[in-house]
Amino acid sequence: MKPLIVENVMKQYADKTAVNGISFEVDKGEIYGLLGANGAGKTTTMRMVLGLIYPDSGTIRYNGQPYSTKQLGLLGYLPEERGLYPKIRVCDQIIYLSQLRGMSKRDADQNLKRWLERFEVPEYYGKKVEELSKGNQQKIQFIAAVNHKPQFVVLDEAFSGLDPVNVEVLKATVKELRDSGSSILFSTHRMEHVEELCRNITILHRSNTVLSGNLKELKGQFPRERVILSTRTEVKGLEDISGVTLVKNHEYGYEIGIQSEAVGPEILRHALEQAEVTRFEIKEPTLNEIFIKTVGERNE
Ligand SMILES: Nc1ncnc2c1ncn2[C@@H]1O[C@H](COP(=O)(O)OP(=O)(O)OP(=O)(O)O)[C@@H](O)[C@H]1O
Repeated sequence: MKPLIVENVMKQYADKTAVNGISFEVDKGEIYGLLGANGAGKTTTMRMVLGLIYPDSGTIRYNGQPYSTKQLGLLGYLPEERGLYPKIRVCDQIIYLSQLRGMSKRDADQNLKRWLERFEVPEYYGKKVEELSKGNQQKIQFIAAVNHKPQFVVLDEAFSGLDPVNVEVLKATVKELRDSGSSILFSTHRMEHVEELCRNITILHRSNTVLSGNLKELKGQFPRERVILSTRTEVKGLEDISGVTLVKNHEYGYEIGIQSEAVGPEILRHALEQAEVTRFEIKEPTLNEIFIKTVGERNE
């Protein structure tokens, strides 16, 4: 049995259904992607998983048990709207928050020092949050979510507002959490992060699940409609090949839209007649393309 099981949960606000019967399961040592356009129901789902609000119907089980305050120490949350106290010192608030989740003061202090070392900012220990830059406040917010060693971690837009170097630093720590056995529910609008981190995903649209499952398998269900072609010299007339929908020139060569996979070999033949081919690939769709296709079609 998977440690986190969400089964057919529903949540209504007045006459608005925010989440309409969604289900998914997160394994130990897994980062699960929860995706959807604005207002799709992600935050509501995450708040239910955290026990901050209760589902109107459906169940959520943590190691087979329903939510109770006993689960509090098992849960960690990085909210989208960050919420640290600006005037309070980093050490005071992180230790306090960890204690609220059942950790001893000594352990909380030790863990905090370890995390600050991990992020190479031990000097932040005694600083007020308002003295730190926005990106560095976010590292502290991340520590607040994980310092008490939760088994279930909910990360809402964990990397927003970070520079590329810090995105990599935080991404590496999320992978470490996963490898240490945590079950992580991960929400973002950045599809490339999902591609890198998540094995399974659910895409929500207007409160409902529209796509769910193993990311690799889902990709296999969508047609491959893009060719990457690199050649030593220019290739003319690609756009005239029947079934070619688009030709874009890039630094590395050509990106070619195709109606179906069967057009691929014709493009290769055409290119070989004119030039030496150094790369030819019929690409599987990106998650970004799948997302736009799935959600876009529903909008229509
Ligand atoms: N407290 C509330 N009262 C009334 N309606 C709410 C409340 N919270 C959320 N909703 C509505 O429920 C729906 C789902 O909202 P939710 O915040 O879960 O979406 P989301 O997927 O997290 O969106 P975003 O990507 O913009 O953060 C929206 O239509 C929203 O307006």
